[in-house]
Amino acid sequence: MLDGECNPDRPPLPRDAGTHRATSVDFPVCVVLPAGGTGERTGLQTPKQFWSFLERPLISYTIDAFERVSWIQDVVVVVAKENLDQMSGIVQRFGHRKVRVVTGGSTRHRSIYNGVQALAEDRPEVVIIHDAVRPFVEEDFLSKITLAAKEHGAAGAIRPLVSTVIATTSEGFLDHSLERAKYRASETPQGFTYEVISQAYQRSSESDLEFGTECLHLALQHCHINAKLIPGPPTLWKVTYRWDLAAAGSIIKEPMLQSACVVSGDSVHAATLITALQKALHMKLHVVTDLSAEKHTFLLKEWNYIQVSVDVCCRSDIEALVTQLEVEKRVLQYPLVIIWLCLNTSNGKSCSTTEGKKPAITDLASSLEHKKILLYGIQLPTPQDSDCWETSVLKVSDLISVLVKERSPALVGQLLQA
Ligand SMILES: Nc1ccn([C@@H]2O[C@H](COP(=O)(O)OP(=O)(O)OP(=O)(O)O)[C@@H](O)[C@H]2O)c(=O)n1
Ligand SMILES: O=C(CO)[C@H](O)[C@H](O)COP(=O)(O)O
Repeated sequence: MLDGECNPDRPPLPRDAGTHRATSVDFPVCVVLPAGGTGERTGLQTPKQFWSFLERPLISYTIDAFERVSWIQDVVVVVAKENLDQMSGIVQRFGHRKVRVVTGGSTRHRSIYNGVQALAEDRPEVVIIHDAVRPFVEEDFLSKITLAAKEHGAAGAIRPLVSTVIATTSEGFLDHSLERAKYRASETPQGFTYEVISQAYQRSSESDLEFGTECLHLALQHCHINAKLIPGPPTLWKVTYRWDLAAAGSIIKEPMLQSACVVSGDSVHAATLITALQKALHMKLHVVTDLSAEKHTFLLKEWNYIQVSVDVCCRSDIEALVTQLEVEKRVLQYPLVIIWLCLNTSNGKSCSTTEGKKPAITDLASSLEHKKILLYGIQLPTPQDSDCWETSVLKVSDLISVLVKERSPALVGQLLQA
């Protein structure tokens, strides 16, 4: 009998607090992501786990949250049979490298059980079970759940109740209300030693698998394991209704609006403009002369890029930036924004030299759209050539904020005037 394995004739010995308590995750950990549901409560045809934000399905964001954690080995994604091909396509398109896809069941428990069984041949020490529709999970909390599961056999995330729980009579009247302070909402991630969760499911009845919703209860009922409960952050909430999708989309987009990488070149005019924009914009600007230097590669994780050009026709500037983004495999995954700031001196040749009837940016933008790069242009005079420089800077700042936030396809390839 393996350590921690359940023996219904003899409940596991109380865990000796003196045993070695791991302080870091130095043992094998795998994840089971139940994603086999239909999302009926959203009222949408598309199951919510496949609902896209910036052309990327919700489940891909969740998987990404686990793939970023170095001590997690495998992520078993459990999807309905009819979604197997779609899920395999998502794994390939977004380069998910830790993922295995298995077929789900008619209920959440049956899906999770299938995922747990998929790990039987190469058993991890701990299995994390996490709803695929909870994309905002952080490594620190995963570590707490995992370490607690290893120490106690089971662990689960909890949140305070936001409504009082009441019991009703069969006629639909209030029978009694529960003392809210004594209860918590059970969330995920949850963690279990492999032995506990596999035994709990092996001992579950058909009724458990058909009607239950709580893995922690199965561990208690079938393995006499009282899960350690750990308060989690509000972002652990489960996307359930349509308005949850709107909230998730807003949280996903939020980091994209906060910063930009500015490629300035070595122009004095550009430096003057950038200094003014750093005061006007409510965004963090990472300014570099060019992105070729090794130390700047972290900036290629940015969602927004501002290329500043002065006078000369600078298509090559944009093409050089796109090449670097392609090397980093940033393109083809989600829309990145490049804003081409064209500063024109009175005696200079305009950056927006038209090629035929359309500004140069229009053709370039069309060639980038299939790469999921949204190219926008803003043209403005240099400080010396403008008696309304401050007004121009404020206009540029407003345009940048809107273009970054809205990522509107309608303005792609347009050369806006500031
Ligand atoms: N047969 C099922 C049912 C649900 N789930 C997954 O369990 C998680 C939590 O379940 P829930 O929020 O209830 O999802 P759905 O069942 O899809 O939602 P609904 O009840 O609104 O249909 C989701 O990631 C869902 O995909 C699953 O893997 N297999
Ligand atoms: O909170 C949970 C912890 O186990 C589950 O996510 C929840 O019970 C799933 O229920 P439903 O499928 O009805 O949304």
